[in-house]
Amino acid sequence: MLTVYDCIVSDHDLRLVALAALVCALASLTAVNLLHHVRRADRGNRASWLCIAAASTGFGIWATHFIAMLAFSPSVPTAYNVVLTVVSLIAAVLLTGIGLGAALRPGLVAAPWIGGAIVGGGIAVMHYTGMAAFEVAGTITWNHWLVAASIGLGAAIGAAALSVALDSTVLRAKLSGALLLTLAICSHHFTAMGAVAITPDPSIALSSSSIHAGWLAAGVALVSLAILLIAVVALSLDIRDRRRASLEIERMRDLTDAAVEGLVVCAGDVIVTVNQSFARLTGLTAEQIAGRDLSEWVPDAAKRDTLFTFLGRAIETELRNADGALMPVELIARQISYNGAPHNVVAFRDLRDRRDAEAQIRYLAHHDPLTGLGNRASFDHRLDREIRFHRRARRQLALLCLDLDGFKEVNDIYGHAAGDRVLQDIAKHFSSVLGEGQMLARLGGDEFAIIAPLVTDPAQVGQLADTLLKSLAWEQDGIPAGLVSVSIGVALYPSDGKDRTELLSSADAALYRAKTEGKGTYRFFEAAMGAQIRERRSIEHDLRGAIANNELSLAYQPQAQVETGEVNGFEVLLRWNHPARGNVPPALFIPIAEESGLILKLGEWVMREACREAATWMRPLTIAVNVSALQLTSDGFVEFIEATLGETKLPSHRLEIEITETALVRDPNRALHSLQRLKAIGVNIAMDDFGTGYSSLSNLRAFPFDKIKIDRSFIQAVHANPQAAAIVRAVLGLGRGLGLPVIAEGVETAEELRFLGLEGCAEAQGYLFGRPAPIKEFVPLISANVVTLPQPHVKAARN
Ligand SMILES: Nc1nc2c(ncn2[C@@H]2O[C@H](COP(=O)(O)O[C@H]3[C@@H](O)[C@H](n4cnc5c(=O)[nH]c(N)nc54)O[C@@H]3COP(=O)(O)O)[C@@H](O)[C@H]2O)c(=O)[nH]1
Repeated sequence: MLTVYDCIVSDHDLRLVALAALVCALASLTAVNLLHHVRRADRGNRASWLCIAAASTGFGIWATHFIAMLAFSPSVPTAYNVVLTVVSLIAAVLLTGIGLGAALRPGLVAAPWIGGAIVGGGIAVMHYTGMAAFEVAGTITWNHWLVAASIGLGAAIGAAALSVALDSTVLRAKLSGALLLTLAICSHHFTAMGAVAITPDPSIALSSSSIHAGWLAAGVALVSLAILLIAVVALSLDIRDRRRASLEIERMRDLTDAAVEGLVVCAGDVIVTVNQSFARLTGLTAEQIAGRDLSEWVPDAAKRDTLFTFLGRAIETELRNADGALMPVELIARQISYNGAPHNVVAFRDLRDRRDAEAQIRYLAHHDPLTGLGNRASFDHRLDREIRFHRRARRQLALLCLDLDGFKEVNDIYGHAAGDRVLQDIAKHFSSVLGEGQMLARLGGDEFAIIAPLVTDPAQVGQLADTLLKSLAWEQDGIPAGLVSVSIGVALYPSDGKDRTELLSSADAALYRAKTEGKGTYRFFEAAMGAQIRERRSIEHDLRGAIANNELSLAYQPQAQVETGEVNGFEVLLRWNHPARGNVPPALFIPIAEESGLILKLGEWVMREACREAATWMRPLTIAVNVSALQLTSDGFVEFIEATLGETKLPSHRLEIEITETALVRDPNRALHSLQRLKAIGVNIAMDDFGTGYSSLSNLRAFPFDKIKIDRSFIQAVHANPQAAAIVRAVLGLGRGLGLPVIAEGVETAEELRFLGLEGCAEAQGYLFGRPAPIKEFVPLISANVVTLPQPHVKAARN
């Protein structure tokens, strides 16, 4: 060390040494900056920038060496061999280029160390080649230990220099790297110079081809100038890169702040930076979080380990916020390069909404959203479980099926919102009377069911049913008490069914019986009820094939003038001749067709056949066709009538549709719309069965009726029941008041006809004029000549 010190202090011009150190520092800083630039450059430009970096570093090392050599004054003549001087420069450029390239080799952790060592080796090769170019009038002897030390120092410090320089893009790292590289060059040079001992020998002459130190100084000055220029370029590049990088960071920050997910950049477990979303999740500011440990927010250590071990894998855990509250989150970690160094970025997704939605979905899967009661799925599940339990325990279980009566009317008259409130109220009322362990569920629409476990005596269930019936005696929102009642069917396990399906079917059969026997009541299942249900299903099944199997036909019943007996038209009535059952009464199959929706298909068939038939008649008689509520409110009904009239060429004024009052309350707005459109195309509309339904005067005024049809039950009672006679008189008076003709149906006797004539009823229909029969039996009535039906008593009675 002393030798090296002596060498610098006594053999060198210290001003030039300082200059060499300055050039060296400048070259080193340029090298480090360019090295970073090479690392950032895209593939295409990388090689060019590496060459520039190699040239500037090589030149810098070379210039440092030769300025330092100029500073060296061994007191004997000196000169430099041109070829070897150039070779030393080439060696410096080449080897530093290789070293810098190696330092940037991707995927190799030790690359900066290896590259730095190569650069250090390059410094040594350059130095000793340069020393070989050094001619002196004397002999040079070397201290081999110092030679080895110089090589070792250059390589070791060079390796450390590149490792530090490439560790980060921050200025400090770059400056430290440049300083170490300066140290590598200088320590190598002066240690190597310390190894030199020159013994003057005047007999040794300098070769004539060698260049004088003055020329060398000029060359070195040029090289230094070049380094200076390259340094300026490198610096401006660095400034540009930094500006770009900071803009990029700003952009990234804006972007991450805009992200919905919380983002955290970690160095190990320490948080370096976070975005606004994460700050919001924790309830702190980004500044308060930076520098703290991730474990403060993700307390589950095992989950943290998994997160960083399996990068890219989503992990569900909990985040602790500033208040200590835990919230469910999903985390994914990835490795990124942040500030030039590898970091982990962790994305935090708030799972609270998802968990709420999942809970909501789970709730909806098992509950009825309107009433909050269990739904069919949870009811089925519970019933299965209870049946299994009662089978093992050999106990009895009751199943109650409940169906509201009059609920459709509530919907029709008061609207669906009122209907919903009624259902909610009813659910509350029913729930309030349930005993422990009993379950109430809404199976859909106005259907409810109750499971009553551990029944010891069926009378208990009867009491429960009674309480349920009474619980509906309430008034709500102007809906009168009694408008809605409930019918209940009860089945017992195991006697009425061994499994859920059987038990439900038995309770349904009992419910059907309760409905048909007056509503607002309850019935226990009896074996015979099952047969009834099966019978209905069988009729429905056979009815589906009735049109295709040609089992349907139409019967026609004349409608005549009361005064004259002249036939005005016919009512058409559907007949079903079942291959096994024979003639099935419409009163039996029409309600089944209405309940099952089959009436749509049947009704179309009746309408087409009736219009086709009527269009063939010689007399322009009317044809009255019954239309159910479902048909009237079905999509495309008016279009269908128009098309049928068009196809059959029946003039619209000859078609009359008969609508019952209940068909209007099903969907009054839609019914009115259809009737107005039918009326507009000339179809006549009769109100059927008047007196049996709501008999509402407002309906008569609100809907565009052309005729009122008094129900046959009143006509047949006019002589036995003064009230019936009064009703018939009232309806006839109503018709007169509203300017609507009235037709009386079910006229069977001359007395009834006489009564109607006396009361001023214009038209009648009934067995007296003719029973419903195939049209061929009425051929004279539909032929050209006017035929009157028997009505002798009317005028006689008048007179
Ligand atoms: N939607 C449709 N409904 C239809 C159709 N065809 C029939 N029906 C309805 O079925 C109910 C029963 O009909 P039906 O058994 O045919 O009874 C009708 C007549 O036979 C019966 N009637 C006629 N005159 C008399 C009589 O003097 N005495 C007596 N006891 N019964 C008589 O009345 C029924 C006609 O009723 P109405 O329709 O109210 O005029 C019945 O409700 C039919 O409407 C169809 O195609 N579509």
